[in-house]
Amino acid sequence: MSETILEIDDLSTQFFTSEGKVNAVHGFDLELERGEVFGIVGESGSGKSVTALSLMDLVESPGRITSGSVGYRNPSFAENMRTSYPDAVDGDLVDLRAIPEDARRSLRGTAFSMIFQDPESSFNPSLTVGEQIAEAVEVQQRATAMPRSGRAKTRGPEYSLGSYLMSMALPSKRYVTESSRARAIELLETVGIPDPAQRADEYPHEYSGGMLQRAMIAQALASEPDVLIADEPTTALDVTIQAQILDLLNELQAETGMTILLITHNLGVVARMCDRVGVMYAGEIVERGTLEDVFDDTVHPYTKGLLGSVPDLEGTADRLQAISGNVPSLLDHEMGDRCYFADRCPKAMDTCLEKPRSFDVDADGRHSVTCYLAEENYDPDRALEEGRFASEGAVSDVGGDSQ
Ligand SMILES: Nc1ncnc2c1ncn2[C@@H]1O[C@H](COP(=O)(O)OP(=O)(O)OP(=O)(O)O)[C@@H](O)[C@H]1O
Ligand code: NI
Repeated sequence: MSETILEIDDLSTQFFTSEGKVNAVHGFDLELERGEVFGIVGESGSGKSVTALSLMDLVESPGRITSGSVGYRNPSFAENMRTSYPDAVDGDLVDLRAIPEDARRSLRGTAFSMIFQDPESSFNPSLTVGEQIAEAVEVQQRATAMPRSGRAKTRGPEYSLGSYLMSMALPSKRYVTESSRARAIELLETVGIPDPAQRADEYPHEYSGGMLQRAMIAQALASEPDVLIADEPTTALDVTIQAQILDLLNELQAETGMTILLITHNLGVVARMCDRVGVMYAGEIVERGTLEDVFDDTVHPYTKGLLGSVPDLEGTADRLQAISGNVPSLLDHEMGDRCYFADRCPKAMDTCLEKPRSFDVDADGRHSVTCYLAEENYDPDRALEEGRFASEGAVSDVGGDSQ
């Protein structure tokens, strides 16, 4: 019935800094099913955004994906890749890490779209909103007109030097075609922008935050993505607008059947939007499952900590309660082999000095958790002594040259 659209296996992304290697994302596994909304939740610094950037191949120096595969299921793309890159293709699944960069990037804005917390970052201030959405429409149209090839020619004749110079001279007349403009207006209407024809001709700074967020969703939808990655798409907005935008995303998802990977630190948002959720800590997913599995049948003490004492998950209030202690240093040489949460965990035991693998909680492997408590009960007699990790307590901004 359901099929996986993304199969991410053992993905790691590191930043090579002067202090050392930073393991921002680390042995990350995830299978996304077509049409589901999967939430990733975790504290600040847990690697959520770097995961999203890694999937979009947008990690910048000093960062780099250092291992793993990102399988994308798409029969026509697989067909196109099969001849030139047979090793990258397995049935309908293409390992995006095993094909050349230009082929991989041709999927951006066509098969994959991303929306960010901060819509200003995805709009050019000197072009109207309508032009920019129309341009996204054009990218999609070119991609479908010309099969996604290994050597994607992303620039059609409209983007000759001449038309580029024209666009510089006449920045408000950059619509490539009348039909892409019409589609842009239609998309603005879809995301609930009043007077869309008029608003299309306005510049980003003429939009309110909520309206620009909607416009960014319109821009992402212009590419008719298979997979939409939304990184904190509503965090900057007030609660009422947040709810409207999330409902809008839900409606659009139901209409288009797209798959959404939704990144948030807000458990209310997860409860409202997602089918499944992965809880991220120190660059890894430590617990995953359906909302019921993770929220009602919680195993990992970190998930419990995130859930705090608030049993009611309705509403959009930020429910991440502070968990005492600090997020661990992600510097490779400071990480060690233990469970990375052990120093903050109220149930840490002697076994936790050895890193747990991922355990299945239920028979069908739907609910899994990287914690020994999946297999054994907490035994206070085996608790780690208080202050066990005191010497390594300092996080990188405090820790100087003391070990
Ligand atoms: N440019 C960079 N250079 C070095 N380290 C980086 C860089 N960008 C990210 N990191 C590291 O990656 C870790 C994960 O960052 P990321 O932005 O993915 O966290 P996040 O879960 O999205 O947090 P937030 O909720 O605050 O957005 C950070 O803690 C940091 O150590
Ligand atoms: Ni982030």
